[in-house]
Amino acid sequence: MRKSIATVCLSGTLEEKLTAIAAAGFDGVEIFENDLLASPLSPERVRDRTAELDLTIDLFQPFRDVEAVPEDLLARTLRRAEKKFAVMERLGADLMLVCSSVSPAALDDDALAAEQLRLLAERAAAHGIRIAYEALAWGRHVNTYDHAWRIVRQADHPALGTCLDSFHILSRGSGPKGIEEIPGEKIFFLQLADAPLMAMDVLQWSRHYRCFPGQGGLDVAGLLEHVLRTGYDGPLSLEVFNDVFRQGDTARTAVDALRSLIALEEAAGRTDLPAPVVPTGFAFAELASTGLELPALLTELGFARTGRHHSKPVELWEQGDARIVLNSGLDATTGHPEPALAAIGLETPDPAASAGRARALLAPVLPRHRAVADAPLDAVAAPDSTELFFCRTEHPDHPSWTGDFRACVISPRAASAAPAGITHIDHVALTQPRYHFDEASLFYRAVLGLRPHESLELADPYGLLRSRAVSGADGSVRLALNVAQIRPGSGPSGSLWQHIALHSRDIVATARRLRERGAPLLPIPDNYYDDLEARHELDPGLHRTLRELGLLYDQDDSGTFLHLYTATVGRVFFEIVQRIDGYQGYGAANAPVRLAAQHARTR
Ligand SMILES: O=C(O)c1ccc(O)c(O)c1
Ligand SMILES: [Mg+2]
Repeated sequence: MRKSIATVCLSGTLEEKLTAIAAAGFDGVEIFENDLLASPLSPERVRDRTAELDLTIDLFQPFRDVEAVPEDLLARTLRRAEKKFAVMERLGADLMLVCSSVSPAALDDDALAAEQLRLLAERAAAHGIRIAYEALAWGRHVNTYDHAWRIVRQADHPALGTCLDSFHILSRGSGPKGIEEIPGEKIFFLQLADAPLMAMDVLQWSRHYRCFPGQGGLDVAGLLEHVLRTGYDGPLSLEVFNDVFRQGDTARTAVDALRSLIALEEAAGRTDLPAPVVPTGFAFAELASTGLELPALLTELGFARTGRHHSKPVELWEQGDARIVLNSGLDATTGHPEPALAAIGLETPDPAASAGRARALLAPVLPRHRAVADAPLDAVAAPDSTELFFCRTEHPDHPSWTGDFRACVISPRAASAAPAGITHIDHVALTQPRYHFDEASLFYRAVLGLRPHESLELADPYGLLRSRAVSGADGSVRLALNVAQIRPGSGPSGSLWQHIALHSRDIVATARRLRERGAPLLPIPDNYYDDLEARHELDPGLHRTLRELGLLYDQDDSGTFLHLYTATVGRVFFEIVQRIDGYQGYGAANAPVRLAAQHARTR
């Protein structure tokens, strides 16, 4: 289906918006009138520019406060309309959106509304223009789509149809099934927006918090299915008012927007994209590191250096199925100035299919030569620029990245190198760029087929952190996405931290071993343990052990979670976790204590 976007969705001038919309690959635009009013470009120039960019102008909007006005105001409304029809002719736009009136002067009179809209349509038709009438969720008398449709039907003019807007329909909890009663040819336009579920005034919610479909909590795909059953074959058009997108990177937001429509079309069964290939585990985590700190920490954590790349300054460290790649050749090329997470290897049953899916969803594909290994590895850049490699580790049908490492002779440096019970990488926590949190959760859901979990707010001493996990259905791949709301430069580097969580089969034994080795672990304040005792009726022996070893505790409906943290090295720290009886979370309840302890150590 054709895909369009309203200029109001993006940051920048009209010219910048049109350029970004075309570059992302949209077919058309809704010109939001304010963008035109503020532009030095004449309507003719905008028409020519959109044509040059191979975009169509699918809608001009909004025209407000039209219907059901007292007779004495009608002439003024029509005069105003004629002026806008003239602008539309210069733009080459032939569809005008009229949104339901919010004016105190409007009368609660459907027959009058229909009569006046009919008159407006009559005038529009004389210019070759059609009118799409939309119910705003906060319209004075008309605020539901079915009411707007009744008026359109009553007006009965070929140049008058309705515009459906998923936000107005779903935000009010109107059942979208009734859409199927509208003939498809009378739905002149379809605007799509999602929004996070919030209890607030609907106008404020609409004007500040709309987001692209798949980024919020509304069932936009379900609504689209009802619309498509009517035979509607106009464009799918995004109309999102969002405070963050208004200040974001224009080109990038446009790509994010188009990705949301591609995924939405798929969810409504209207395309056959290559299916998502859900990753089945972590092949490795790659850290950029030149100093000795990370090798020392990995040794204390019980990792052994098992391989050296045959031609690059890259080492493989392993413990159980947890693999960490240390790359000391990255600084110059990628600008990682200190120990930082550079890449994640995701285990997938079909790396080429994973890459194909990623390409179809507009993920930035990376050149293959960047790979740690020489075995060809497909990779894409995640929204925070972490590189995601698609791997098939040591499988007979596929070249393995591990084949490029030569086995190291493991030094007999005695006890300190003995394993500490780590079995695999449990999850990786990535810090998202400030204005790209919604983009990130959609990216992981659409590109990798991971399931987003609830969005949480965590208190950091210096501000709030928003956090949302995404995971595969069986929990074998979990990513925690965090974004700091902290004012730049306030807290220490907390807004940049990333971490790798390692699973232990017996975290109490692991913690004891790490303490014996003098590993730099994060100290947890005593107050935390006093509170823990109040909140949970823990076995006194377990409670003592937690306090003694600095372990944190959480529980959910299915099980319990024990975890601890190392000190931070550069941007990176490690967490050791043990999930008991199917615990599904990430210890979010303990995040404020952890964050405060980390800030205390880095100040
Ligand atoms: O917020 C508004 O006023 C507004 C205007 C035009 C629309 O199409 C809409 O959905 C909302
Ligand atoms: Mg709308």
